[in-house]
Amino acid sequence: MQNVPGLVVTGASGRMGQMLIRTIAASDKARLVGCLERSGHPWVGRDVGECMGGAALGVLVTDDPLEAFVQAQGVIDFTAPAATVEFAALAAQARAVHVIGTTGLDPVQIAAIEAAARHAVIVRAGNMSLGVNLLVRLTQKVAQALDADWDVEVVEAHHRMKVDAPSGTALMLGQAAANGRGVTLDSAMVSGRDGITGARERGTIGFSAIRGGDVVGEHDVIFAAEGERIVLRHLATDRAIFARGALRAALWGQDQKPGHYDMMDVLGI
Ligand SMILES: NC(=O)C1=CN([C@@H]2O[C@H](COP(=O)(O)OP(=O)(O)OC[C@H]3O[C@@H](n4cnc5c(N)ncnc54)[C@H](O)[C@@H]3O)[C@@H](O)[C@H]2O)C=CC1
Ligand SMILES: O=C(O)C1=N[C@H](C(=O)O)C[C@H](O)C1
Repeated sequence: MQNVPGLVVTGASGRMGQMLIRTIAASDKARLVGCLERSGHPWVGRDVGECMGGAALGVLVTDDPLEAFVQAQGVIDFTAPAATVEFAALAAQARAVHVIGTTGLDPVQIAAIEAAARHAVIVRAGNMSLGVNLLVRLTQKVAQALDADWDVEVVEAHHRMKVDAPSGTALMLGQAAANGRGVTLDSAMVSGRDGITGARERGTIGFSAIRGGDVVGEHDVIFAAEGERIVLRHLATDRAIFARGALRAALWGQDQKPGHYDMMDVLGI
């Protein structure tokens, strides 16, 4: 196991952090060498396996990112935008592949990540599952084949704890529809309708978000015309799909040149 890449998981106690730790611990293609949490978090200084209610994994949770990253070949990061920007600079300094699943990044934060990617491999995607990335390709093809008589709406549902909207996946799907149409998403996007909105403007791409319960993640891309509708749908029922994709990205990244990549690059689709 010593010759497989060593990986650090940031946000170790989070929904995705714990799923990633289990996925890496069960894999023979990588080993867990570090776990990171916020300063002051009750898990800091304790064995991560025991924190998760299982057997010790021999990895203590730290709140010092650079100390963790320098002993790793990869960092898998599903945390929060400000933390991810900080980790991108530090992972680049440590020459570790940085896999970013964090969503809700603004354009300034994305520019900071792009700057870090001049010195290191970064793989970033709003959704790491194979199914969603295939759906992105399908959405682009369908949008390319249809004209603006077909209204495009992206509808997403997530658990009650999700803090950003539209979801990263919804934005990937909206971007794919805009690419297929040959327009920019910025010019076409309409989100959060409320009140007397007026009739729908031709050519726009609408976004709606539902939040409730424990929904892992559901996305519909609706193409609606006179007398017919096409609905492309992805339903996530297990966060393991995102963790498997992220692990795959961290392994793929080991052989790449510095740059800012996405899951399409990893999957070759
Ligand atoms: N790209 C993808 O495939 C997926 C992306 N996500 C995204 O991943 C992110 C996390 O999602 P969840 O795990 O559900 O959230 P969560 O809230 O359960 O976990 C986030 C974790 O990050 C930790 N954290 C925040 N700031 C930190 C810092 N400075 N240092 C260390 N740890 C820090 C928090 O303490 C928490 O444990 C969200 O942006 C979500 O949208 C979630 C699932 C799939
Ligand atoms: O926060 C989540 O849970 C998820 N976030 C990602 C997103 O914003 O699309 C991916 C997945 O849908 C779960």
